[in-house]
Amino acid sequence: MGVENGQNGHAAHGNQDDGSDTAAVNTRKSVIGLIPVAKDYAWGIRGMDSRVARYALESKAIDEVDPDCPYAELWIGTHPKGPSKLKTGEYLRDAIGEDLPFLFKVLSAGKALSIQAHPDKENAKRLNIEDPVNYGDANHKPEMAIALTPFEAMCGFRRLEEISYLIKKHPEFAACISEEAKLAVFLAQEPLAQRDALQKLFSSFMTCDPEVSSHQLNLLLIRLQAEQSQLHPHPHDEPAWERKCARAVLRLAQQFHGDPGAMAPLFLNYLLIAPGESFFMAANEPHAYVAGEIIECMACSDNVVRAGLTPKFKDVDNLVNMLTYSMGGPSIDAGAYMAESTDVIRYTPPCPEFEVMVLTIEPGHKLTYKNPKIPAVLIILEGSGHLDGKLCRPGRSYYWPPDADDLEFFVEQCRRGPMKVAMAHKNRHLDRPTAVNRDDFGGTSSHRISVPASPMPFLGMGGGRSPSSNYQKRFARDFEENDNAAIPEL
Ligand SMILES: O=P(O)(O)OC[C@H]1O[C@@H](O)[C@@H](O)[C@@H](O)[C@@H]1O
Repeated sequence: MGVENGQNGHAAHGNQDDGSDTAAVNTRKSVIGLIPVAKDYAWGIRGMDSRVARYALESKAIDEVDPDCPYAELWIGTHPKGPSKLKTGEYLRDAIGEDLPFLFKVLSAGKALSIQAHPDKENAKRLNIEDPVNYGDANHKPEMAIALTPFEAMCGFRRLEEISYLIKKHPEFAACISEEAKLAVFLAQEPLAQRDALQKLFSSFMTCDPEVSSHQLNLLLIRLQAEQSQLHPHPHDEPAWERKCARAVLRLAQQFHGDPGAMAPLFLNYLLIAPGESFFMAANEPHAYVAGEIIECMACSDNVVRAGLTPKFKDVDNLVNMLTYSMGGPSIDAGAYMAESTDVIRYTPPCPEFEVMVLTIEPGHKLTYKNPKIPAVLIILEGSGHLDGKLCRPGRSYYWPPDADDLEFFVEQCRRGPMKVAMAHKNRHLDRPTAVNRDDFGGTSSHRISVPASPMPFLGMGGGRSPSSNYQKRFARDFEENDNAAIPEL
């Protein structure tokens, strides 16, 4: 049994506000305040608009927020490029005695991240030997994202039928792909032939003569802009997903002038993930996050193989060679309630290194969470309350030693909203994942298209469901009509 909850509970201990161990004032062994590491990358959100900046300030990872700095990632873990420290001054790694198998992050994306994939273990070892400067880790990096705001992301290849349709629809895109690759795409029927065709297409697009691709990108942008501004209005019956796709190309091109990677929405699924929903990116699957804020957990590695939409190091050859070329987006997973309590949702990926729990403590409620007896880290996502008597605020993070006591959360009745806490530790439910590994054809597609398509079985398990379900419909209108629609948070 992991949790006990109840109403009108009382904080068991004194109200310290320093995030430090409570040993001095009571005999309970509790969490220890933790100082994460903040990273600024070009795609981050600037200044206090960035959750990463706000959390970093609260957790003392930074002393002040620079309004011009793009705060992108907050790292909680033992990775050597961003090792967390405890408030006692000790490194987290030294306190645990070994590395955590996972890295826990918060991401604030104001513009698109690179078109990328993370290597599997075999590729990671090879890349680390061949190019240790750009690939510092010999470990794989499967990752799971949980949206804190509506989150836009390109994940996985579109189905070949869709790509073939988009090649015919956009001659400028077609001009960046070799005749041989196009023929393969148009003719492929069987799964293996489809994968082969997809590899040909991706490789051909990525290695297209830059003069040709930037000229074609310009032509495409001129045409799409004219259609947007109604000079050449699109047909009335043009499906919403096609308009969304065109808008995404225009937006990416604005962010990365002259980069043909802006055409990525024509071959990658473009998804909108609702707050509280998650998706799992297995190794060797292409993706590019576009905008929004997430928590992310991954195996402890920082290896990214990139091909475009980035000022960072690109490695097209390795990316082309390592992808699985399976098709369809990842399944979207709403997590699963822990059997004991609806106050705790677990997000469990199909990899042993990590899982994430999101706890919600309503005003006037308390929640006791049993120590999982393995090293765990926590971050307060929103709301204020008490953790073993310590006052908690959004952004504070903690290490929970395996030999500490159970944790007692309490939120006073007078608070206006619940306190939400995210916790990561090694995967204890590997046999019952809520997220699925997309290891074959049959993932979901970002939409249904009106061209003949093969059946698209949905591989969801646990709380998984198709991205075309409820929330997609709920948010689609805002998303369509106003890219800057007010963003509800988790
Ligand atoms: O290489 P860039 O574009 O900065 O993106 C790097 C980031 O990509 C995301 O998909 C995640 O994997 C993050 O953990 C990673 O740090």
